[in-house]
Amino acid sequence: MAGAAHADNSGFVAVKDSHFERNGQRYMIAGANFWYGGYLGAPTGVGQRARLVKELDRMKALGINNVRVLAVSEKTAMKSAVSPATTSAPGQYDEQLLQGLDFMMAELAKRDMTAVLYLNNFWQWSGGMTQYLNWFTGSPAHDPNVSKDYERYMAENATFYTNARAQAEYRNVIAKIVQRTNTVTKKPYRDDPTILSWQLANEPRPGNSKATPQEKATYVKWIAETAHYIRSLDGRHMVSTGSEGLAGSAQDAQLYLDAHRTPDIAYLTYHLWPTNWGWFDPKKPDATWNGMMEKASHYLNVHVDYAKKLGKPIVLEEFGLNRDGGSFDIKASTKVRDRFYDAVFTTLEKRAAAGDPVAGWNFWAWGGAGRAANADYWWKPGNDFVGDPPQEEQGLYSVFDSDASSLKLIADHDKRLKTIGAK
Ligand SMILES: O=C1NC[C@H](CO)[C@@H](O)[C@@H]1O
Repeated sequence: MAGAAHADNSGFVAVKDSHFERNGQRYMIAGANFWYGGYLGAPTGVGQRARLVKELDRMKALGINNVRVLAVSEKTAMKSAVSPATTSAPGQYDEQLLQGLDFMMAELAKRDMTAVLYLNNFWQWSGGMTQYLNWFTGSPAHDPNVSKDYERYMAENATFYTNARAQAEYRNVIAKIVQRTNTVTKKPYRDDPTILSWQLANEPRPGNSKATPQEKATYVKWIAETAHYIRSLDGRHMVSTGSEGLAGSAQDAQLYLDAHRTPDIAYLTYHLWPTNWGWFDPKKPDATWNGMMEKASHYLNVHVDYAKKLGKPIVLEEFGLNRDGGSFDIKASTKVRDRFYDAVFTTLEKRAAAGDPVAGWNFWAWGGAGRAANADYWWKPGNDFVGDPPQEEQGLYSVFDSDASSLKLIADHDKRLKTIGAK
């Protein structure tokens, strides 16, 4: 069975009775999104190894035991995307950046932390599927920050799943990463329990909000076949989708369930974005809080119910809210965000305490010592990396090392979650 439990002392995380288990103990994720962790680990160029070590020490001290990291990026002309990229062109890979991933994995292992590594991106901020389509169809890489047409962007991106040449290159990249030997530890990735799961992509969607039955069927097939391919290369690690849940499934519960039914997908993932989804207005917090929390509470709970239905664990692997007033300024307070985080953590703790298949959370996202460099808060090559990728203002959702109230909340709930998991 994919994701089946390992020998007690392997250190691998696996599924047992709809929960995670590691070395014979229940394993709960109290994690952070740290998309740029591999970039900081690079030996040259964008690498900032001293910062990476400091960030991991800070996270470890808070009890954070898992990071969710971008493992693969694609070189693109889009302004909203990070540069450089691990794939500079089909078949050409940046060994310096891949050594950055190696270094990060080695540092995580030293701290007994695990990583979820995503191998593609539905969004443009790392090149992603739109860049593959540019390479193999000649269509211009589509930056929705420029076109403002997300519906067209998502429908176009979904053609990635049926483009044979794009899929071939994507699988080449998957094979390259999954079969890689860490240049720092000399350990094959396949044998490294520091990896919690391989993840198909960040937020893969079946198409846009009007995804057709054919697009939905294609999406389910792509997930099953790609997960099976990864498991054929590496039968020891779990595989996950990177799905946002209903918001990334055209609000179609049957589709979300079907996408996670295959035995090669070990657990369910979901994300929670009240401002992005129009549930919350950071400039009108009092007027929009109650409605938002009603929707968020339902979203949090209904996905745990879906996981129960499939008998698999579920991880809330992204959630976030703006700084007060929607400010990007690191000096802005985070009272509303702290209230939201507290409500999210508490909801998941309640379900976990009831024995439901809650396997943990990753907040979005660790900004740590990074700082926005420009008055307009947009990222430019050479600037610090923060929790917000280049397609968003640098400070939008990041949790910085100076956000003391947020960090304390994370540490407190980290302990509570693990106490529940230890029972
Ligand atoms: O995966 C993601 N989900 C939401 C984040 C914040 O908007 C975004 O930065 C990222 O693309």
